[in-house]
Amino acid sequence: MKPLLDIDGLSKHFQLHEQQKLIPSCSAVKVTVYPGQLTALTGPTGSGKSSVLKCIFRTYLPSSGRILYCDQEGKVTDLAQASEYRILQLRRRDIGFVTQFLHCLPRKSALEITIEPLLARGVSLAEAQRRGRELLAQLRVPERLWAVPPATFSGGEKQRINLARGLIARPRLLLLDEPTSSLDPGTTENVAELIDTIKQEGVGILAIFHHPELVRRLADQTVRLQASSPGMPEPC
Ligand SMILES: Nc1ncnc2c1ncn2[C@@H]1O[C@H](COP(=O)(O)OP(=O)(O)OP(=O)(O)O)[C@@H](O)[C@H]1O
Repeated sequence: MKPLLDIDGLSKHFQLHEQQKLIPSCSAVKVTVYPGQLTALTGPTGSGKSSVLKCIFRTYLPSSGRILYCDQEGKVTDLAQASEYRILQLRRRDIGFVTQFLHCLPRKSALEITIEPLLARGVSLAEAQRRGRELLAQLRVPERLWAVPPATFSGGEKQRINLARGLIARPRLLLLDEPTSSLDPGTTENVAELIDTIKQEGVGILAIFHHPELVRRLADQTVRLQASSPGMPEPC
């Protein structure tokens, strides 16, 4: 099977010009993600796990290495080198990123925030709302909150809106950065079931999990990063 994502030699460092310091983040990372499979990124705090996801989504510009993404037509793009236009196109159509935190816009309800990615892909408002309600119910977001802007929601409620927004449009490649860190065990179980479902639908996932048991349960492959040293694939 051809990988959806093939990362080799990825490194990122930050140059703090004022203090004339170089902060290493991740170094010589090698990762593959296949359709319908989940690769888990593990490693100690500060080893650069989040930075790897941000380099793929191009929130960070990699310092070196290649990040090859294969789209539906078989066209390969190096995300480390691609134009801003191509990155925006892939973010809209192909690549989803669920971070720990929801950046919510004022006056937009939880349901409106959830369905935005579907509307951007041309799905009708009625159909998007139907799918949005179904997903929010699946993620145990109480119905009384659906019409309310999430600014005042609890951490766990915000995290579920963030997940709903990230999962609703079924990207081909999904990046998950500790998506269950604020959730109770029951809701974490719901999220695990949802992740299993989207794997079966063929979505390729690269994930950082707060709970090691989620790695054991969901990962097809684990890549452990060492602080500023190469990341190597490990058997599960
Ligand atoms: N924008 C930034 N500017 C400067 N340094 C940064 C930036 N982002 C990350 N770093 C540094 O890069 C290193 C790796 O950070 P990163 O958040 O990727 O690690 P992590 O493995 O995800 O950590 P954790 O498990 O604690 O979330 C850290 O030393 C961090 O301080």
